[in-house]
Amino acid sequence: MKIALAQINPTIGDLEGNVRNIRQAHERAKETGAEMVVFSELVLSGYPPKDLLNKTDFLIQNRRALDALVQTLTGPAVVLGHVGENNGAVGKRLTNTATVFQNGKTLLRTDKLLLPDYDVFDESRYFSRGECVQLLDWNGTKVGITVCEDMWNYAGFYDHGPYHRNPVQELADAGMQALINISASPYRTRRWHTRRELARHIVKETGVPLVLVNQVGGNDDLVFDGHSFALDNRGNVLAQAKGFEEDLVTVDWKTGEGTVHPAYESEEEEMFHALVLGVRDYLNKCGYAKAVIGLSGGIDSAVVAVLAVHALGADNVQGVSMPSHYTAPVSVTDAEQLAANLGIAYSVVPIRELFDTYKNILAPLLGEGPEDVTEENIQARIRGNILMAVSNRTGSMVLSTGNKSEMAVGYCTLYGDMAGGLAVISDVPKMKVYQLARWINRNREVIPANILERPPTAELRPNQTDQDSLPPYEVLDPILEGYIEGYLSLQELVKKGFDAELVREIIRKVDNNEYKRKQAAPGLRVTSKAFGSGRRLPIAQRYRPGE
Ligand SMILES: Nc1ncnc2c1ncn2[C@@H]1O[C@H](COP(=O)(O)OP(=O)(O)OC[C@H]2O[C@@H]([n+]3cccc(C(=O)O)c3)[C@H](O)[C@@H]2O)[C@@H](O)[C@H]1O
Ligand SMILES: Nc1ncnc2c1ncn2[C@@H]1O[C@H](COP(=O)(O)OP(=O)(O)OP(=O)(O)O)[C@@H](O)[C@H]1O
Ligand SMILES: NC(=O)CC[C@H](N)C(=O)O
Repeated sequence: MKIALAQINPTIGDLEGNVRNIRQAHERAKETGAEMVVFSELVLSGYPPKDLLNKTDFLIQNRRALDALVQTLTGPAVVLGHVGENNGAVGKRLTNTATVFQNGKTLLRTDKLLLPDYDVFDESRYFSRGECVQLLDWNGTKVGITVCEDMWNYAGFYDHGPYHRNPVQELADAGMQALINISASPYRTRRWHTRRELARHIVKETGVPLVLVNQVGGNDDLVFDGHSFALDNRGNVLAQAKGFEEDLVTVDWKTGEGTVHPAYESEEEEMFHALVLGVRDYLNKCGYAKAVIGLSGGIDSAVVAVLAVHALGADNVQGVSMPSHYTAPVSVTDAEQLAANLGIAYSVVPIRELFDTYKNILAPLLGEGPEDVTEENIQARIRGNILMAVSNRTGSMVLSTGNKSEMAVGYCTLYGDMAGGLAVISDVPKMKVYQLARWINRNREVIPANILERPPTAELRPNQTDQDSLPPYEVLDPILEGYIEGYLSLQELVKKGFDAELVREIIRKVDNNEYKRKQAAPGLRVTSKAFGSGRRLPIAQRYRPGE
């Protein structure tokens, strides 16, 4: 049978737009001669709809949209992910459901059994669990229909478990001959590979072919990478949809024919496309077409500018250099060169006078004494203010540029360089920012070489470098990764060879700066543990690691 894998980009809550998109994909699938079209998890509402699910009107619209699709789509059968309602029968009213329908008839409805609640997921806040697995009888072939996490508890291959149930095994025991999984599985580095390896393991163990359709697109902090695929019953890839864009590919399980797009080769390339999609969808889905960025002549703002240009087009990105007394002339010329290389609008707005005025006006309030972090932050806040003025007047969104290493230790100014609508690289550690920059420059020097070579500096006081306050990023980043992504303790980090005093100091900084991150713009998740919805720590707390 010929199946179309419809990898579309829904917008959360845009039921009308999503229905239109589903119709168009169904039409295209029909033209390919597909007998069945598979869409991703909760494609009708977009994933994750969060507390929209608490709104009665949203649920009514959702029900109407589903009914309209079931009644009007003709031709190939449809496997569709949507919010289901269980008429108040058990527990919560709602379910995370896959419905199979064709020409006005519902052929099967199955509810997700395993509801993820870890990291960025919150599903049992809204949904009740499905009770049993279900097989679709498709012209004599028994097809198991599962929703995302339902397949992530197979033979110890889980993300977070083990759970009380193993839906894929239960389907296999019931005589499954093929497996379909509809997913909303967010991106993190190499995630598409893990997903495919898990699926490969399943088909090899069960001996049945598999189709997995994943959502694509950015929704707030999450980027869904797509990379939908089909495997034969030996684990060979028969179809592979593109990463980070909408796609429709077909597979014929009988003949083995299918479309295979290659995946990206390097982690940098993959992360680049994830961030570009995240920026584009965050802005566009929020109704913005344009972005404005403070260009310091440093690496972070340079990489963010490149990402913005790829996401929105050079005409829609504006760079502003805002030199102060401490800004080296080369910072301004590097920023100008970057803007020229990217073909973006560029202005210079010196902040020296403003800074002096601030200091004069504040003198009676702040008193005598040497300049300290107060003056450093005033400069960052003047810049934030200027960028927000541009945003208000031109309708562009300010992109903030802090990387994960800085956000971790609080090396950033509240309402200053943290101002902005989207923190584009706040889940990218500084060393990875360099790797991204080198990848960007692989064929052509887009980011001036000088920006890559200069030691990182905030230029908020004379001759300042990041390393006055922080250990070298080569040392800092692995400690942060161990602490944040690996949840390693002080002792475990010391056992890995890091200096105990240094680790203690870094842990203290990370823990003490939770308040800053809670006030930061949402950031795009690209690692296994980002700051934001998947990492929830109290702010006013006194827990400290034991010795
Ligand atoms: N628990 C809590 N809950 C809520 N608010 C809390 C708080 N604890 C302190 N605060 C507030 O936060 C303030 C301190 O934070 P903040 O004003 O941001 O300032 P702060 O963290 O003291 O200083 C910022 C540091 O970041 C460096 N920086 C700035 C800008 C860019 C870069 C770069 O390289 O990219 C580096 C800068 O050189 C300076 O060393 C306190 O004065 C207080 O008002
Ligand atoms: N002179 C400046 N002109 C314009 N924007 C600036 C300037 N200095 C700082 N910024 C803005 O504030 C952000 C923080 O910059 P800062 O130079 O303090 O540290 P950084 O984290 O090393 O960033 P970068 O690598 O971009 O310099 C910059 O990315 C930029 O958006
Ligand atoms: N939507 C889901 O069930 C996602 C959970 C899944 N383990 C993933 O991240 O791929």
